[in-house]
Amino acid sequence: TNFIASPASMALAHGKSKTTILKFDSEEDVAVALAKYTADLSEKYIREKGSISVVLSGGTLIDTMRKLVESPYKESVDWSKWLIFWVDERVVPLTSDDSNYKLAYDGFLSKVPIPSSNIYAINDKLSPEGAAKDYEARLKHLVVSKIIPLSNASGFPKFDLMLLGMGPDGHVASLFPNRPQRYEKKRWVTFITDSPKPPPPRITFTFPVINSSSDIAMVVTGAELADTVNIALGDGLPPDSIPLPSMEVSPEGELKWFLDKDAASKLK
Ligand SMILES: O=C1O[C@H](COP(=O)(O)O)[C@@H](O)[C@H](O)[C@H]1O
Repeated sequence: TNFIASPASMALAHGKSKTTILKFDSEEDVAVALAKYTADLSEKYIREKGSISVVLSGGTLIDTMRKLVESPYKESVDWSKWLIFWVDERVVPLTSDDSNYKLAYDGFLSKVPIPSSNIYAINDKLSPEGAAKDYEARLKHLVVSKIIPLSNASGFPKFDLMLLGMGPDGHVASLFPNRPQRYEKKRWVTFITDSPKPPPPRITFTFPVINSSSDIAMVVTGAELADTVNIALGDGLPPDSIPLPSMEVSPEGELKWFLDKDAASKLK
C-alpha cells in the first residue's frame, strides 16, 4: 500500500522538480516498488535513447535494490544497455568493505550481465583530489564521445537516473551539512578529506550535476531517519536556517521519495 502526496504542494518545496512522495508499509514493499520503478525507467530510456545511465549511491540503497536482480527483472531488463556511475565513492581500494563499488558489485553488479566496460568505478590508486579530477575527466570524455549528454539548461552532464540515499544528518552523496563541497558550483566532481561519516576521504558529484539529472529516487528507510525526513518533507527548518543537503535535491525531471512506514512516521 502507498500514498502519493500532492505533487503540486511538494513542487513548491523543491523548486523546479515535480516531486512525489511514496510511502510503503515496509522496507520490503519499498524494495519491490523500487525494482519496478527502475525497470520501467530502464525500458523507457533504452527505447528513447538506446541506453540508460544509472548513478548509484552506497549505504542501504544497494540492499533495497535487491528485487531488481530477481525475476522477472533479472531476465527482462536489457542490462547490456546500462551504464553505471557512482554519485559518491570512498577513496579506498575497490576491494575494501568501505568501497561503494564493492558494495554494489557484491549486491548487484555481480548478479546481472552489465558489460564491465560500462561500469565506471573510480581509480583507487589516486589521492582524493586526483580521483575526483580523474573521474571528472572521464565524464568529460564521455560527453565528447556523445555517450553522456550535457543538460541544455545547466551545461552540466545529464544522467538519466540517480538512486540516492540520505544520512540522518541530511547528507546526500558525500555532500554534508557543514562542509563546503555542498556549495560547489563549477566542478562536476569534487573531493572531501574530512567526511564526518567514515571513511574520511571521498569523492562526490556536485549539486549542479545531481540536479541536472532526469530522474532521481531518494530511497529512505528506517525509523532513525524519521526526524530528518520530517525536516526535509514536512515541518522544514526555522526561517533563515541553512537547508539540509537533501532539501536541495531538485532534478530537471522528476524526484520520487521512496519511504517505508518507519521513515515516514513523523510526517503528518
Ligand atoms: O556514506 C554514505 O552515506 C549515504 C547514506 O547512506 P545510508 O546507509 O544512510 O543509506 C549514501 O547515500 C552514500 O552513497 C554513502 O557514501
